[in-house]
Amino acid sequence: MKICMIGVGYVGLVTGTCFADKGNIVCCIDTDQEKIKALNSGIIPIYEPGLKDMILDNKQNGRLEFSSDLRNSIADSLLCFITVGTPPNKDGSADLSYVLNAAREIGKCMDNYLIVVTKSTVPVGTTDAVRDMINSELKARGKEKLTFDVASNPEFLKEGTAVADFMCPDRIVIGCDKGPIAVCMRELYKPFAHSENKIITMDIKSAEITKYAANAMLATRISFMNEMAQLCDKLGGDIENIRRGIGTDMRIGSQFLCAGVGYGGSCFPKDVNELIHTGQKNGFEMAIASAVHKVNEGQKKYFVDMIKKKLSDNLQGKKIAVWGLAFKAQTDDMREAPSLMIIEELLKMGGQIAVYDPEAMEQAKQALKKENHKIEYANDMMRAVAHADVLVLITDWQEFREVDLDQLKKVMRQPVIFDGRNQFDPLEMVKHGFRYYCIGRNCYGK
Ligand SMILES: NC(=O)c1ccc[n+]([C@@H]2O[C@H](COP(=O)([O-])OP(=O)(O)OC[C@H]3O[C@@H](n4cnc5c(N)ncnc54)[C@H](O)[C@@H]3O)[C@@H](O)[C@H]2O)c1
Ligand SMILES: O=c1ccn([C@@H]2O[C@H](COP(=O)(O)OP(=O)(O)O[C@H]3O[C@H](CO)[C@@H](O)[C@H](O)[C@H]3O)[C@@H](O)[C@H]2O)c(=O)[nH]1
Repeated sequence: MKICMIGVGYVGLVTGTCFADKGNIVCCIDTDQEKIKALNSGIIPIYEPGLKDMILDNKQNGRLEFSSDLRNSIADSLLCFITVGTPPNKDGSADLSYVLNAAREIGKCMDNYLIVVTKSTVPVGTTDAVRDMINSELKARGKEKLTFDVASNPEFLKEGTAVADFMCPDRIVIGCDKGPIAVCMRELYKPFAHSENKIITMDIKSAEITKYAANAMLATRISFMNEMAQLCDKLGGDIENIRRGIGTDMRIGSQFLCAGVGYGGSCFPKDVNELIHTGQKNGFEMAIASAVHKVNEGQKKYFVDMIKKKLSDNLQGKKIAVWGLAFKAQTDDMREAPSLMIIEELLKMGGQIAVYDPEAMEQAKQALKKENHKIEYANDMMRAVAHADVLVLITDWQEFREVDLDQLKKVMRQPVIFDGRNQFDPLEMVKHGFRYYCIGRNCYGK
């Protein structure tokens, strides 16, 4: 099939490339000319394992191209996916201006039948608004007879494993209101589905809500475990034991039960907040989503307070090493990364901060722009921690887990670690002579 993707971010780039890899002809459009120029010269704007080779390969085979020319791209496309951002407004609602602008652009330049698919995460009713926007643009051009259809196809990929998630998804959700559209979408997704019942078709509104329900459910599990972790620290349990103890119950399942510094990223925080906002707008309290958000904000503060308490609130003259800046491992994405708030608080306490992340250094420099004169960006993890009085681990990169503990102790001025991701065994750390603090397993003594 011939496909146009509007918006070449994490989702558009991965989706477009994977569609191309299965034999479709894909044109990816973005308003960011620099991005398109970079992609056309083989420079990939994001770090996502496995993506670069796939892009280069499909580009070379003529199945994938990057352009800013929407008119040309949709002229002979059957499907047009909207994959632009839906960032949060100040009141927590999703900013739909990019989605609606994309719809406006489609209406302005389409001249043939098209199936327009919203893949961006959008509040219920947005796909209908996309339809209305295209209709009104067609009307303005006197082309109201031109036919098109809309569908909703929310995306569930995770950053860091985006290609694998897309190539082998748990399920594919398709919201549409016409049989032939469902048939066409099923055909497109057949090579990814591996079994027929992985494709779930439903009405458009349900598909839109399914996306928010999935993210809110996953965020709920994390906040629940973070709350349990705080209880463990108070009463003397070990959250890792609790995790194993409940995760083996098939009804609960073992994933997304890791306590830590709270969830971040471009999705969970914004989507939980959008749900809360949708409730408010409709006179309905989303009590669970509100609690999930509140616990998550509290969790970042809990970690900072732990550091403050253990170090008597004073970091003057101390060197603090920070390992991990991205919101999770295997990505360079700094959007809503817990490290941002934690670093700001550490700076307020007067510490000299040296940071290191395997992939997110450049993005972090942008995100921490105002504080950069106070931050040392180290070239590797051992340089960050050299002569440090404290190490704060925020992102769970594998290379941090694999550090030689004896060497780590040798290079630090004082062997004090605050582990926001429970990456080490507390008993092992004590054996190696560290003062080791973590989340929900501070029962082992220091
Ligand atoms: N990032 C993820 O892991 C993920 C996963 C699932 C769903 N989502 C959802 O997918 C959507 C996109 O997320 P993302 O992280 O890929 O966004 P992103 O910010 O990385 O990329 C969006 C891109 O769209 C471009 N754009 C904006 N308006 C445009 C227009 N009118 N025409 C052409 N290009 C335009 C921007 O320049 C940008 O390159 C969001 O709704 C998000 O919630 C994201
Ligand atoms: O047990 C866990 C699992 C995750 N996290 C944190 O939760 C956040 C989100 O992680 P993850 O879900 O792995 O990354 P995302 O790339 O944000 O993916 C989520 O958001 C996407 C955008 O909507 C969805 O498509 C995915 O299905 C959904 O998992 C990160 O800060 C993680 O560190 C935890 O604290 N504990």
